Amino acid sequence: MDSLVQIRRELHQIPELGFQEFKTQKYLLEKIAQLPQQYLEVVTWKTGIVVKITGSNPTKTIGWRTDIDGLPIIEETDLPFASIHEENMHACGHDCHMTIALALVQAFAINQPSQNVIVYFQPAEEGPGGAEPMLQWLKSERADLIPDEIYALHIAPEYPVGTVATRPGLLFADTSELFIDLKGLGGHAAYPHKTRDMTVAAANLILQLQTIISRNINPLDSAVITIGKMTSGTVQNIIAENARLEGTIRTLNAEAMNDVKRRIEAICSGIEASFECSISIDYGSMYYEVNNNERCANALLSFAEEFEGCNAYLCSESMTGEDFGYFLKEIPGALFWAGANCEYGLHHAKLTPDENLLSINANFVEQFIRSL
Ligand SMILES: CC(=O)N[C@@H](CCC[C@H](N)C(=O)O)C(=O)O
Repeated sequence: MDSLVQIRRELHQIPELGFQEFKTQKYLLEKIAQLPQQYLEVVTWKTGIVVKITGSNPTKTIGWRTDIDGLPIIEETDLPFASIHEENMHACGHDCHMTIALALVQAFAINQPSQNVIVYFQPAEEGPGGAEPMLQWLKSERADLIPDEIYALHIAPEYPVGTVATRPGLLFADTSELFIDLKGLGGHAAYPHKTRDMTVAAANLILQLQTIISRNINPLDSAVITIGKMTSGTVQNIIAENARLEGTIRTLNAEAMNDVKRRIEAICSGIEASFECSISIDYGSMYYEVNNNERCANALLSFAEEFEGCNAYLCSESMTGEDFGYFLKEIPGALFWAGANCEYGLHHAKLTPDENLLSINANFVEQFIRSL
């Protein structure tokens, strides 16, 4: 196969949104087809791929999962290998994740592992969520492809390359998407009294939603409500009949999630009354928290402590979401943050992970899996 840097750059150029990863799947299948096939079984599911590598003397099956989708972000890196899909970008590092997963398939295809290894190329992590339906499919059609333990990584721009940061127990938040549609009465910009202006209603709603975090959630607990997108109206001199807010809710437990949703609904009812409009709420897709198995997370940390070029770091939990949580709900395992040493954070149009992370993490994960 080509060098990891080249693979990452080629994948970086073709980011696709969840369940539309057709070119990505084709690219990955072509790379896998170039490898020795003796120990491999390759299965596709929607735009995802599952590769089983049969071990030489297996007592268990180890899973490794990568996500494969990109984000609807217009890239601003000016890199020569920037996205050729103008509307999309690998701004969450899934190009790096896939490259490392391919490197693992290559390493195990050439040098057979003793345990069985299954590598999952999972679609739609950013949305609407591929892990849960992929697991449902595995359970109903291919239970033999469910591992005994499973691991994954996510790049972390804020840590130096070589950092392996994780923790036993809760690592990432419960998430719920949030879509709110407001309907009022449009009309002439000069006659506001004859209309129900949804731009003003939506602006008020956004401000009130933030009071849920500051006034309703216990200050010793954590929650986030982010409205990432707001649309309203049609043109500058027409009062907006419709507005739409698109966002996400993050909490560290299901009870707080229910509390936040209850308050969102109450505040929306208040906005309906005060702005004489109607509001509908859609919670979109929800992700179960990422809860690391204690033994598996500690095994990763201990292995990293001894591994040349890696630094183990016991990190705190964060409000990020990850549908890998659905795998961990059913199968013992752990996810770690892999340092990517980058000025810009995840979901930023200028994200440029340090490519040295590719070989270090591919090597670390390969040796870690061989040690199990
Ligand atoms: C690692 C990461 O950035 N994951 C996403 C997951 C998004 C889930 C869903 N679409 C939502 O927005 O709630 C994240 O934004 O944390």
